[in-house]
Amino acid sequence: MADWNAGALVIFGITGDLAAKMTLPALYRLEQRGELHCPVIGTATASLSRAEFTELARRSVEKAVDDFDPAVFARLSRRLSYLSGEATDPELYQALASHLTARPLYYLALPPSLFATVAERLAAAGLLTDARVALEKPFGSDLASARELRGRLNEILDEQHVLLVDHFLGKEPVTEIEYLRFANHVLAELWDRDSVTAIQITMAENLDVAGRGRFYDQVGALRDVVQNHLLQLLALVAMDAPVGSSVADLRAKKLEIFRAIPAVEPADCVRGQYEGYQGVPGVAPGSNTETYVALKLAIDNWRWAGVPIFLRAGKCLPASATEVRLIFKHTPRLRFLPDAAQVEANQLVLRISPDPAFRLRLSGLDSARQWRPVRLDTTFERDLGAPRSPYERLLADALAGDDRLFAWQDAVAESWRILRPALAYPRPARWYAPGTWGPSAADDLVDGYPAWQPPWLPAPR
Ligand SMILES: NC(=O)C1=CN([C@@H]2O[C@H](COP(=O)(O)OP(=O)(O)OC[C@H]3O[C@@H](n4cnc5c(N)ncnc54)[C@H](OP(=O)(O)O)[C@@H]3O)[C@@H](O)[C@H]2O)C=CC1
Ligand SMILES: O=C1O[C@H](COP(=O)(O)O)[C@@H](O)[C@H](O)[C@H]1O
Repeated sequence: MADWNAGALVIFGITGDLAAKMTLPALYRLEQRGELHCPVIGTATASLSRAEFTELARRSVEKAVDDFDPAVFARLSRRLSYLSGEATDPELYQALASHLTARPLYYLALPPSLFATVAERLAAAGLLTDARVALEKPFGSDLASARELRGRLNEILDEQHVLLVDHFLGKEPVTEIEYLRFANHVLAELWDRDSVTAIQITMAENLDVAGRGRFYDQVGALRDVVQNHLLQLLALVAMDAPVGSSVADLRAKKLEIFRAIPAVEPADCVRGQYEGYQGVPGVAPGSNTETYVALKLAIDNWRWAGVPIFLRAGKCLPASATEVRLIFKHTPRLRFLPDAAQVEANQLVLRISPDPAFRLRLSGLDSARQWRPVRLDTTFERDLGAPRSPYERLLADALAGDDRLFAWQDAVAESWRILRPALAYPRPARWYAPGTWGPSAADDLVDGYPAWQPPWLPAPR
């Protein structure tokens, strides 16, 4: 998608939670850096004057950034305008047409049930010429619904002009994976079944779902974060090197990984629900929705055959941390090594959040001739500079017509295929107490392999 720069940004759903917490603060940052160059038109159903909308935007930004600069916001506010209207109403699009210049980017921060209708209304109003449409997740709720949505969008839009937003793909340490892996011989040479015994990916959150009960109860952890964030992350961790620098080259390698992952059997998917979840407003009585999930996956290709991949994600866990952990094989236990059975396997940890960081865990012999862990740690910020927020990065890329960091339809379809049996035939969710690492059945899943490792957390400041 080279040679395309948005002439206007239209945000559907500008009064919503995502816009307040992520989109407007990201626009503020782009304005601050001098990287925002087009008008921004927000829409939602609420009837707001321009002044009321500007005030709403100012409050959102002030809340989200800790160095609010009124001069930067004044510049941003001169770009902002607001149109109220029901997204299904053709009149909204007629009003929009009179505000638009060339090459619009439409950003749909709307309930997903509206995605196809909004795109169809834009098409009917003749507003999709040389346009791009960015959609927030979720893209479908299973394989069939994702196919249906894809079919409707393909009727009116070139698939290359649809950007599927997965904010994990905009996280700096996630974008860094392909460079770290393939620009460093030491890592490149260790990254396969000859060296790795298991991979663990953990996305732990200590928050509950209060305030989002109605949304979350229809979704659950598999759809909320595994189908998108964690499988996208896994593809970057496991793929072979792209053969060129184009988006197509990258996607080809990621797609090979998705295609090599067999659908996950319900027996390899442990579901949990934290005690107290059913009391959250909006949660259905007797709900079987999982607030925790642990999965065992395989990648049937030459690089990874025989290496189990464990993913887990959950709410109300003891800490918030997302990490990728490679656990390596033991070296031969030669006789010159004292007490060699006590030497722990090496581990490599890439912490995605909080405070992106990298750890190599080795073993060394201390002065009392006891084996001790030796941890080689660094943070991304220390060595690579302060990261941008994912939404800042993704919005800037979308405005510049760069689709490298977006998900795409074939990958989405594959990820729904991988999860299909686990979603279609869910085992009962098992209770776990808030503040614990999920149901004990998750430990059975790793039986015979290295146990789940507690995530590496930043040292308290
Ligand atoms: N919130 C988050 O952290 C995240 C959200 N997402 C996704 O982003 C999208 C938006 O989520 P979120 O902001 O939380 O949702 P909210 O419910 O907070 O906001 C929805 C927005 O859409 C507008 N809207 C709803 N229905 C209509 C309609 N019929 N016509 C016109 N406007 C409408 C609302 O405006 P009004 O109230 O005026 O009708 C509001 O501005 C969803 O797809 C969600 O899955 C993805 C990742 C994280
Ligand atoms: O998409 C989502 O992600 C958040 C976690 O994102 P993070 O960037 O804070 O790690 C999760 O809490 C939410 O349930 C989910 O919808």
